[in-house]
Formats: sequence, C-alpha cells, structure tokens
Amino acid sequence: MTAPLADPRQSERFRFVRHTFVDGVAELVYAFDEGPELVERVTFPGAPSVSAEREAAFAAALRLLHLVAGVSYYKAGIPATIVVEGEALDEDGASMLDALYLHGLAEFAYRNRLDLRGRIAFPFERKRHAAVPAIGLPKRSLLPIGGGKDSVVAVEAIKSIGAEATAAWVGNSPLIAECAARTGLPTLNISRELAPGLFELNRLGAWNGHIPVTAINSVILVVAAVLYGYDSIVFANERSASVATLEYDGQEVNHQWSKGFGFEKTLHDYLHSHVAADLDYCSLLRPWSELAVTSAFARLGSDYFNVFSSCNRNFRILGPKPADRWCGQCPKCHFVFLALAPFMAKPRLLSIFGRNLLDDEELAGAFDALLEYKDHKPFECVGEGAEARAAMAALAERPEWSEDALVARFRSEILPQLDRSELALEPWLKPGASHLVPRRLLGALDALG
Ligand SMILES: CC(=O)N[C@H]1[C@@H](OP(=O)(O)OP(=O)(O)OC[C@H]2O[C@@H](n3ccc(=O)[nH]c3=O)[C@H](O)[C@@H]2O)O[C@H](CO)[C@@H](O)[C@@H]1O[C@H](C)C(=O)N[C@@H](C)C(=O)N[C@@H](CCC(=O)O)C(=O)O
Ligand SMILES: Nc1ncnc2c1ncn2[C@@H]1O[C@H](COP(=O)(O)OP(=O)(O)OP(=O)(O)O)[C@@H](O)[C@H]1O
Repeated sequence: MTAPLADPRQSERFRFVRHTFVDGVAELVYAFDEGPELVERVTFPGAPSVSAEREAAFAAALRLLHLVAGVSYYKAGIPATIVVEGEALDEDGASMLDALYLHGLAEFAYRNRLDLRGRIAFPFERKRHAAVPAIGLPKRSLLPIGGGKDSVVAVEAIKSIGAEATAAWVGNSPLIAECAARTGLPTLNISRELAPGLFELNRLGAWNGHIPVTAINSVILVVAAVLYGYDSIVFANERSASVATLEYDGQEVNHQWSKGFGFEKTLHDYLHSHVAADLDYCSLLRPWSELAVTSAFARLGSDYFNVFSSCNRNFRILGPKPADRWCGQCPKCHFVFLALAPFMAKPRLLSIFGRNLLDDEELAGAFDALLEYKDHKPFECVGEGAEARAAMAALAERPEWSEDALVARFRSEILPQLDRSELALEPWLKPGASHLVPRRLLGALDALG
C-alpha cells in the first residue's frame, strides 16, 4: 500500500522517479521520499512514431522535460536532497538545472522568506559528453502563442518573410486557441495536466508560489520539435524581460527569469550540445523593449485587436477568470494599457479595454509601482520602470491624454522629480544587439524595425 500524501515540507528528498512516452502521452513521475507518486501528463496530439535517426534526441528532450517540469513539485517541499533516478546527469545539465531552480524560484523564495542559495544541487557525474549530431530536422518553426501582443508581433514578422511555421500552445485556453486560429497558420495544441496530488499538497500547507513556466513551455516545445520535425522554436520574449523585478540581500529576483536572455542562451547552447545540433531555440523579440513591441503591435496587430489579451488571469488553471478578456485590475492590464497608449488611437484603446484605466484615481498606487515611484515593479510580466515613465511622459504631452486623472497627477506630482533627459520615447524604440535568431529567420527581425 502506498503512503498517503504528507506535508512535503517535512520531506528529506525530492525524487525524479521516471518518465515514459506512450501513444503521444508523456508521463513525468516525481515523489517526496517514499511518498505517493505525483504524475504530470503532457499529451502530444497525433504523435508520429519516432524515427531511428531522431531516437536519441527524443530521449534527451523527454528527459530534459522531466527535469525541468519537476520545478512545480520540488517547490512544494524544497527538501535538502535531489535524487535523479536512472542515468546520471553531466555537469552541464546539472548546472543548467541548478540555475533554473535557483533563479526561476527566486520570487517564490523571496515571498516565502526562504533562502535557496546553497540548497539546490542536482547530482552529476564528471564525464566527457560527446557532442550530439544534427538529425536532419525540417526547416520550419514552432511559434509559441500566449494569447497576448508579443507572440502576435513575432508571428506577423515571421509570416512577412514567408517562412514555414506552426502556431503552437500548451494548455486548454480558448482565448489562446482563438488567437492561434487568427494567425492563419497551421496550429498545434499540446495539453498539459499537472499531477492532481500537487493541489492536495497545497491544501496540506505545501510551499507555494511562482515558478518559471516559460522554461516548462519551452522544453515541451523542444520535445514537440523533435517529435514532429521542426528545426526552430521561436519565442517572443522581449529585452525588458531580462531586467530584475527587485534586488535583495545581494541577489536579483526576476519574475520573468525564464523569459530572460540568460536562460535563453543556456537552453540554446544545451540543446545544440545535448539534444540535436540542428535544433535552434531563440526569441525573435529579444532585441526589443516592451515599448518597441507595443509600437509594432499597434502597427501589425489590427487583425487581433478583438481577440488578444495579455491579462494573465485568463490563464489560471483553478482560480476565477475575468468576465471579459481584460480584468483591468492586474498590473499586466495596467502596463499594457499604458504601453499601447502612445502608439494607438485613444478610442481604439478604450474599446479594447472597455474603459480608461488612466482616468481612474483608485489605480494611482498600481501605476506608481509600474513607474517604480515609491514602490518596486510588481511581480508580473511588465516592462521596466524607466520605459513606463517614458510612456507616461509622452502621454503628458498629448492633449487627448493629459487631463486624465493619472496622467495629470504624473505631470504635477511625479514629473518634477524626474530627469527629463531620461524620458524620451525614441531610445526605447531602437533594437539592442543581443539575440540568437538563426540566419534563416533574420529577415523577420528587419520586419520589426
Ligand atoms: C495564471 C497565473 O498567473 N497563475 C499564477 C498564480 O496561480 P493561481 O493559483 O492564481 O492559479 P493557477 O495558474 O491556476 O495555478 C494553480 C496552482 O498550480 C501551481 N502551478 C501552476 C502551473 C504550473 O506550471 N506549475 C504550478 O505549480 C500554481 O503555483 C498554483 O499553486 O499564482 C501562482 C503562484 O504565484 C503562479 O505560480 C501561477 O503562475 C502560473 C505558473 C503561470 O502560468 N503563470 C504565467 C502567467 C506567468 O507568470 N508567466 C510569467 C513568465 C515567468 C517565467 O519566468 O516563465 C510572465 O508572463 O511574466
Ligand atoms: N500557453 C502557452 N503555450 C506556449 N507558449 C506560451 C504560452 N503562454 C505564453 N507562451 C509564450 O511565452 C512567451 C512569453 O509569454 P507572454 O505572456 O509574455 O507573451 P504573449 O502572451 O504573447 O504577450 P503578452 O506579453 O501581451 O501577454 C511568448 O513567446 C508566448 O508565446
């Protein structure tokens, strides 16, 4: 008889028990000590059988998914020892996972007043790793869709160069499905079912909090790329995602850590050396700020204005979802409203959101946090404080916005305390230099300029 679920905070070991792949369903199995198994399932629709040429790459990708997706369960107990059953990891794999768990759980640790430094140590063997070969992946891309403005911009840029691509998403959000359909591209919807035991552990008082979900979605798409045959996975993570939410006790806490360039580069290199030499992982929007992305969305995204939403409350598995696409109450709604305002006709923006968030005095504190005025940036997927200030300063100059309550307040109360030479919008619209976009797709970067 298996032991019942117990409070995982009392456990000594977190175990990666095994993973299997049968009839398109990946089962990822975890346990605390000798407790009951926690089984996450990821379903790949119409999965073909894996050819002999791709077998080793597929096995490596699936194993990586098991290790990365474990972060949802590990966080429930954060025991002192991590056990990976089966073949030992090499040093590269262990150090990538150490970094993902430490930085991807930094917000979780900060908010729970935990210190994970020195605690997370994936076991490994010092061994020589022979570089993996190219496996002849077809020249086509998986384009992850999140239902919001970023992926729309990336999709439209890729479409503009006529590259072969499929719009892909994880989970069962009807909102994302509608956006994906609107792209006009072939679609791929992968379902993911968290282990029901996780919610039971939460009820027993497990540690809970934010996890690096983009890393999980990324590696699900790595498995998909090898399985169905794609040579690239092209995310839409902007430059601003690499900037920390706050710093404390000598460490950075970034809500968006697995959307940042550090993780992108590590995973990109690991895939080339450990999965398939011809599989690329990149972000098309990496050179661009949030404001550059909203400016591009205002130009390229009109077909999506009535279907997209950036409000993350739409994407809850359990909690209540907003009645409309935009809840209007969360930092993401506030930021996207502010960041689109300089680039979109005001009536159009108000019709998307259903109201004018910048004319609501009750939201003063929420917008202050976005501006990093008297507060730190919210724990959400929002741009840098400096770009929010640049957007607000631009609106303060526009007659159609300048009398709205929060813009007027900015002009009279906050603006006099700022250095005006740092408030120009234009520098935010210029691309940075760093990106990993493969040569074949470079033209799509130009489409954004
Ligand atoms: C939708 C959302 O924002 N959820 C966050 C929220 O969770 P909540 O309890 O309100 O609802 P659920 O999402 O239904 O989660 C239920 C429980 O399941 C856990 N969980 C969920 C997904 C998963 O992959 N692993 C899990 O362990 C979750 O912790 C709940 O206990 O608050 C939670 C606590 O802070 C967050 O963990 C939930 O975040 C989701 C994982 C999520 O998908 N969030 C993305 C919208 C998100 O935050 N994206 C970031 C990217 C961060 C990154 O580095 O990748 C962004 O856009 O900036
Ligand atoms: N459910 C999902 N399945 C696959 N990829 C996803 C999913 N959710 C988000 N992503 C991808 O993760 C990246 C970051 O998500 P993010 O929410 O910032 O983007 P978005 O939804 O396109 O835009 P917005 O910032 O307006 O919400 C994007 O490339 C997005 O496509």
